[in-house]
Amino acid sequence: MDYKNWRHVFKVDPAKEISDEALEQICESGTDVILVGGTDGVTIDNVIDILLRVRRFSVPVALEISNVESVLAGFDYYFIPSVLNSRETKWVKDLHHEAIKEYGDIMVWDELVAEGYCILNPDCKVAQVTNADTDLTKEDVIAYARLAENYFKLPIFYIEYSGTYGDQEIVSSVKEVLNDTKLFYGGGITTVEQAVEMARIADTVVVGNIIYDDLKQALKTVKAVKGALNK
Ligand SMILES: CC(C)=CCC/C(C)=C/CC/C(C)=C/CC/C(C)=C/CC/C(C)=C/CC/C(C)=C/CC/C(C)=C/COP(=O)(O)OP(=O)(O)O
Ligand SMILES: O=P(O)(O)OC[C@@H](O)CO
Ligand SMILES: [Mg+2]
Repeated sequence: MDYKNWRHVFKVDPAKEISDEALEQICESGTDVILVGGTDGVTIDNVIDILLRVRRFSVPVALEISNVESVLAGFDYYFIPSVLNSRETKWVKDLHHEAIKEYGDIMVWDELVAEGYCILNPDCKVAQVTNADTDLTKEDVIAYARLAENYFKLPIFYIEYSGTYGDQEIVSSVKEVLNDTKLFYGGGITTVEQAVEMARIADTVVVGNIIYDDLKQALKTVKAVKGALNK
C-alpha cells in the first residue's frame, strides 16, 4: 500500500530490545507499515537486525533515517525527517546536503519520502537533540504546515509529541489547512480512545513507545485507528 494511504504505523526503535514473539505480533497486527526509527542509539547493526527479523513477514517496512551511518538497502521506503522548528539548520537541511553530496549518484530517489517535522513536546529526546523551538502558538504550527505543503511541497507534515499525548485542537487546525500533504500524528498514544481521537483528525497515526510498555494495548490501536473515520 502506498504511504499516502497508510492509516496506522508502528514505529519500532532499533535501539530498543524486542522479543521475536512481540515483533511477530506487531508485524501480523494489520498495521500498514513498520517504520524503523529512533532518535539515538541507531546503528547499522541494530538496523540490520530489525530489518532481517521484520522481513520474515509481508508487512511493508520503511527506515526513518536518523543518521547516514545506519542506512542500508532492503527497505521499501526511506523516510527523511527535516525538523522545521529546529533552531539549527543542521536538522533542517545540512545533514541532508552532506548525505546527498556523498551518496547522490547511487540514491534511488523514488524510494525517498521527505517529512516535515514539527516537534511540540519540549521534554522529548528528539526535541532536545534537534534543539527544537517548541514554544509555538497554534498559528505558528499552522504556518509550519503551510510552509511544508505550499512552499517546500513536502509529502508529509509530521506533528511530533513523542512521549506525550498531543493537543487535539492544534492537530485539527493543521488538518484543516492541508490539502495534498499528508498529516502524520505521533506521540503518547496509550489507549484505544486516544488512537481513535487522533485517527479522526490525522491521515496517519504513529504508535511507538507503547509497544515496549504495554504490547496488548499497542495491538489494540490498530483496529481502533482503522475503524475510525477520518473527518
Ligand atoms: C543503500 C541506500 C538505500 C542508500 C541511500 C543513500 C542515502 C544515505 C540516503 C540518505 C539521504 C538523505 C537526504 C539523508 C538524510 C540524512 C540525515 C541524517 C538527516 C537528518 C535527519 C534528522 C533530522 C534526524 C533527527 C532525529 C529525528 C527527527 C529522528 C526521527 C525519529 C524520531 C522522531 C524518533 C522519536 O524519538 P524516540 O527515539 O522514539 O524517542 P524515545 O527513545 O524517547 O522514545
Ligand atoms: O513513542 P510515541 O510517544 O508513541 O510517539 C510515536 C512517534 O511519533 C515517535 O516518533
Ligand atoms: Mg520511541
